[in-house]
Amino acid sequence: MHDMITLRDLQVQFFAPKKLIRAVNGVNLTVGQGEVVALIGESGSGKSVTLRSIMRLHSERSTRISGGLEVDGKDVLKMSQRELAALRGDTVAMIFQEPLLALDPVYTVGAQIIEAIRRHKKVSKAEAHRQALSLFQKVRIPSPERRLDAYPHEMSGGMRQRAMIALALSCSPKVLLADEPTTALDATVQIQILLLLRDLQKELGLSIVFVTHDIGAAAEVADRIAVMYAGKIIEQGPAAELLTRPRHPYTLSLLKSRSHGALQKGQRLETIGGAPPDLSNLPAGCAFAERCRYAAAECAGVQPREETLSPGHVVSCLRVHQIHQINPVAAATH
Ligand SMILES: Nc1ncnc2c1ncn2[C@@H]1O[C@H](COP(=O)(O)OP(=O)(O)OP(=O)(O)O)[C@@H](O)[C@H]1O
Repeated sequence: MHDMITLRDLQVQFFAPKKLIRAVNGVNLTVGQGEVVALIGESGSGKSVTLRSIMRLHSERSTRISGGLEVDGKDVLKMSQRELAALRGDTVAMIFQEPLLALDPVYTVGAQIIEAIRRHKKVSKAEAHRQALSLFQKVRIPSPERRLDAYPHEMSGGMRQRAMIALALSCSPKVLLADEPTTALDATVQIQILLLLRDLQKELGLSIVFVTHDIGAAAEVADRIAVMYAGKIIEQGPAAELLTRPRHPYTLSLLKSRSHGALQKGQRLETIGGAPPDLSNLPAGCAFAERCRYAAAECAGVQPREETLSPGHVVSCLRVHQIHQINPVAAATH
């Protein structure tokens, strides 16, 4: 299995009037072939900005990106506009929370998928239609032939999300990026879409990175979970390990509302007292220190480094070993 995505000390900064917004501050993440990784964390922690960086979707004029960013072994930061178009068209596809933003209201969904297929592959209209039908079957849209002729507004939220996934798959991508793909849907539809993503990953060998606020969603489909805070991944690890043996105080707080072992589907992150730091004026030390009940004097002045605790389980916390002693795992889930 080789890595499909490699982010090394990724930094993304936005130029705003009289300030620099440090939205992503040294993210290290690899996503293997066929792997599903969930990015979780509070609003504003840099999840979407990280995801969009992978396709270099930020405006070149108002954004500075640095560090290492490779997709399928190619350096995305060095790509020409032409290479970027190929990356976005052939290798990586993205789906959003709101399919209506991706689907054109004046064309039927079938026409849009057929057009996308023909843009990527030199096939006849009849062949593109056949492939569009097959994609609709793949994303389990009932009566697919009839639904190809529907306009986006004629579909339910769940069906529209499936149609957008079909559109994303029309270029046979290797990587699927999903920005809160189920947040706007009701609970039962959310689970169906997540299971669909999991099945598509298995069937097509896709690598998937998805952003969510929902720990239940992460637990449902992710192989690995990365927790973001103030533009950094403060803890990442295999999903089962991170959910049962979280080690960073922020992850502990996020999981605190979880009941004994069993994770509630659709459960949202608990609110943590205080507010995240101002991204244009980040503290010298740990960005979570102000809100952390375990913080010591050193935390305010020293940036924690990433430490690998077990294979794939990486944490950035100066006090991780002390916390482990005073707060055994069980305390995290009660
Ligand atoms: N184009 C931009 N210009 C300036 N600031 C931006 C821009 N895009 C994002 N930001 C800021 O970067 C920070 C991180 O935003 P991001 O959307 O990644 O957060 P998030 O973790 O995905 O949150 P949410 O869960 O609410 O989507 C926020 O403070 C946001 O306001």
